[in-house]
Amino acid sequence: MLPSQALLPAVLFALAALRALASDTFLAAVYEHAVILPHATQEPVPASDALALMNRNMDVLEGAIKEAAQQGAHIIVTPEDGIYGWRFTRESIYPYLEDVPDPAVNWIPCTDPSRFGPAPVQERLSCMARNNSIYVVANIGDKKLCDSSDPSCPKDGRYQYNTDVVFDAQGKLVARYHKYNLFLGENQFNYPKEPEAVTFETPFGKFGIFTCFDILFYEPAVVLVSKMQVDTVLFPTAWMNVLPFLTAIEFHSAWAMGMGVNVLAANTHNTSMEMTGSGIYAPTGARAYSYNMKTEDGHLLIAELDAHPRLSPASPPAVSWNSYALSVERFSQNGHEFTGIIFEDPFTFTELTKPGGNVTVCQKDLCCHLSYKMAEKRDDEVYVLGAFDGLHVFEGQYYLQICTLLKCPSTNLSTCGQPVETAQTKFDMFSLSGTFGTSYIFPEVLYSGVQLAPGEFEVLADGRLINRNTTSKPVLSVTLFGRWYEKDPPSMDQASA
Ligand SMILES: CC(C)(CO)[C@@H](O)C(=O)NCCC(=O)NCCS
Repeated sequence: MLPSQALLPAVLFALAALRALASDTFLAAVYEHAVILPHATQEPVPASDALALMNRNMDVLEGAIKEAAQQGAHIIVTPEDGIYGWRFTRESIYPYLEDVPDPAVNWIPCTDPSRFGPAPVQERLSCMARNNSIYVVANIGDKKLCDSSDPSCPKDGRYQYNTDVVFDAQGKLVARYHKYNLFLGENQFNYPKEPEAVTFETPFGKFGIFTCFDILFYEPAVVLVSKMQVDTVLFPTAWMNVLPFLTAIEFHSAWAMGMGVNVLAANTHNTSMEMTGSGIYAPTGARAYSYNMKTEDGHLLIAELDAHPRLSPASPPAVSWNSYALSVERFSQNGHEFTGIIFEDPFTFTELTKPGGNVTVCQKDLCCHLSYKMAEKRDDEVYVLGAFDGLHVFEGQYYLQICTLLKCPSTNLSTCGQPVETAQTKFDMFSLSGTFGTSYIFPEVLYSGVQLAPGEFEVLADGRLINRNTTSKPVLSVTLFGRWYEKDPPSMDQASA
């Protein structure tokens, strides 16, 4: 008998076990919360005022947690800054902070509230998790006292961290994560000395966690997926939408697809700051999402996800992102290239003058190929193919390689790249690819009205982003958003921060 035949029963058993694993699902919830903000003040308020404000926010979160639990959700994510808001100084946020211990101490704040000094916020979050038997993910402020024996101790004698916490269904603190990539203006917080890759295991998969601006960088976001092999990412955020590539629903769903993991993204809701867009994203597309610039209320989303999306039969194959684009000759270049600015970056554009065809546009080492067919070529709408290969330097520095098909706001080509929210042209076909130097590519398809296109597009193993059928709605943009982490400037020097 051949050894392979002898192994057959074991192989079949392993496959059956994998299939059993892969069919495991769980119910996830995210809550987009319209944060009740404190009055803007430079002076610290009394601790009792700070707690009262946080309790008003937690009253609202508690309603969402109860509702999610009632509907059977196993875990709920709430937004960054969801309990106290933003626009603080270092001093004025102090009364909102609590000492958050290392989860290794095995602490259930609900049953042992004063073990580490006063912690009313952690106590209440823990009790909400415990009383409703649901994992609760929240974003709070952690304070760590220090003194001159620590040479990097801040002058005011404490570190302050933007912190995610997770309580399990018994109310135990199981994860604590300090935001590593602080956004501009978060001067109330310190950078942690090292990036933390925080994970925890559950009966429904391995989880990782990071916050908001972290999603654009290698540490710890990519490490959690590539090295720690998490199944699902928990993502509290206070995301300010920027069209055409960085609206919350668009980029966060693209990250889930590009990285091949689930992402539970809970955004704050504040339309005057362009903050809206939360979702439950699987690698194959959004399972639920919301984007609402019309009203000021919060919104609960619940959807089912695969516990182990990497093993699921529907999970995307390993993609070689540049293999198609490197294998073809340049399509026609019509010689009418022009430069347009997207979010401060100079793109090379070429207009799609015909109802369909094949077009190439290049910038530096990046050539983008597009095959397309519009359902109808309208006189009153202009689409372009664009390429950008360079360091983005506005509101943070990060190296991008981007290929994009997008609608211009008007027929005047000088407007191309500026934000536009509506379109009328559907596409019978598109196929977009690029000669990327990085394998971190996030595929985005955005429809008119800032809507996602779950199930309507896919990425082939050779790196082409294609539609499945005629798009069900008019197209705003189709984008391969590439991040070339190795070309980023040296990471923010923590000592100087
Ligand atoms: C989309 C982006 C990156 C463009 O510069 C920007 O608009 C954005 O939402 N940044 C992340 C926001 C963040 O970390 N918020 C927490 C403190 S308010």
